[in-house]
Amino acid sequence: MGKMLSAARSRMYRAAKQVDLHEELVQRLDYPAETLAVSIPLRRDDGTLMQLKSWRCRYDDTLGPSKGGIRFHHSVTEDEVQTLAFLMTMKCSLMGLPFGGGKGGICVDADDLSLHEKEALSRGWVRAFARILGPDRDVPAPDVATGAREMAWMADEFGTLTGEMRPGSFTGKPVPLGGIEGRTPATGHGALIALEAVRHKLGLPLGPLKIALQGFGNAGSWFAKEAARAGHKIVAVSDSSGLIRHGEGLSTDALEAAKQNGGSVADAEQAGSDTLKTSSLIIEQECDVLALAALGGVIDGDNAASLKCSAVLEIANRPILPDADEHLRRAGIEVIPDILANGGGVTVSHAEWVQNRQGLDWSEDRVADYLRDTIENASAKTLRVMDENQTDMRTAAYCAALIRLCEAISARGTAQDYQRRQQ
Ligand SMILES: NC(=O)C1=CN([C@@H]2O[C@H](COP(=O)(O)OP(=O)(O)OC[C@H]3O[C@@H](n4cnc5c(N)ncnc54)[C@H](O)[C@@H]3O)[C@@H](O)[C@H]2O)C=CC1
Ligand SMILES: O=C(O)CCC(=O)C(=O)O
Repeated sequence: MGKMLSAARSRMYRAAKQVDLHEELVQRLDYPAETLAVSIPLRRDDGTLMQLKSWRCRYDDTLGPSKGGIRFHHSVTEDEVQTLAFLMTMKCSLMGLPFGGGKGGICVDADDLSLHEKEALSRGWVRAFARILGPDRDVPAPDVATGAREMAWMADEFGTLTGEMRPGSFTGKPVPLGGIEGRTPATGHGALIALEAVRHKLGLPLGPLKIALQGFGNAGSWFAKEAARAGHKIVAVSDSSGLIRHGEGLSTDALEAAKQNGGSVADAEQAGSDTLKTSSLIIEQECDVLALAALGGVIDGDNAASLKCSAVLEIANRPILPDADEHLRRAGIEVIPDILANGGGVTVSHAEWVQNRQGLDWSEDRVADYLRDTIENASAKTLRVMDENQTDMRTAAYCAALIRLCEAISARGTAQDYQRRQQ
């Protein structure tokens, strides 16, 4: 087993002990149910051929078809895909959705691909993995460097291959192709709902919060817009190329304009702001809330001591590694964990999947209500377990997710239980 998955599982076992779950039930979640690895050929625009490593992991499907995004990034490994699929299993359970956990990825530098190459790769990925996909089996969605455009190509390719147009095979599609209003902003919006729902537990000041944000892609930019609209101040933002700060709050319009011009957030034009070249310094900015919305593994045991915030909001998946947990606990920095903070994306994906199966469109208001209710319920459940067990928020979120999963695992029964019952 890879190191990342092993580290992620340590948090699951910590939680299982806390609520005294039977070890045999939790053991069912030790390894992924299925991981397919495929080498995908890509003919580039200049005529050269590339072979790209890619994976899809269906970690667990006890609660329903496996669900989770696909990322295109040069750092993707099998261990990471399995770890992210494990997190999806916990997240879907905590959110109360009828889904198991899955994840996919291609090890590729997405910035280096032309539009035509991206389309060829998206379609190639579907041809390689079609045998394990489908609305009742495994349902992909967007993740890092993929979005509605990639989902459109993928859903189209899957329909052509299977001879059936089943829009519920992928979520995060464009609205004219069966997508749902509100999926693109859902992760960022859900993160703000989670923050508001638990903020009284974090020792934060009343009123507007000072927020430093890492990552200004899909999840980060929508979070920033929603947070600014709610009156909070985005005092620093970084992306992979730079960092920009303003004590009174950055203009999200200026940040967006800089990104749309193909630049970095650090190119945003706002009087009174200053910039830093080293984007990793974002974690050292003084703020109430440090929101992490880029990649995994940003905070570890070595740099945890440099944080100058009261709380961390994990919009990205696994931005804090387990070896940082104890440092943050001792420093009194509470973490709103990824499986709660970024659950808005998969929640609205669920609404899209239901809409596709019903053949009836959901209104924007209905989607917004469903998102708010789901995140608030998951937050309330987490806070309840936190109080009952006097534990931290991440462990409480894992406990709540595991209780639901283990009830289902137990209800389904295992071969051994069956044999015992026969005797
Ligand atoms: N898109 C979605 O619906 C969901 C995304 N997430 C998670 O949120 C995170 C971000 O995903 P997306 O916004 O979709 O990806 P994206 O590709 O739209 O944006 C990623 C952002 O991270 C920035 N970035 C990359 N390396 C960086 C670095 N070293 N320092 C600062 N910024 C850096 C990029 O410049 C970009 O702004 C990922 O961890 C993803 O798994 C979680 C749930 C759902
Ligand atoms: O929308 C989805 O199905 C999954 C989103 C995702 O990959 C995530 O929550 O990490």
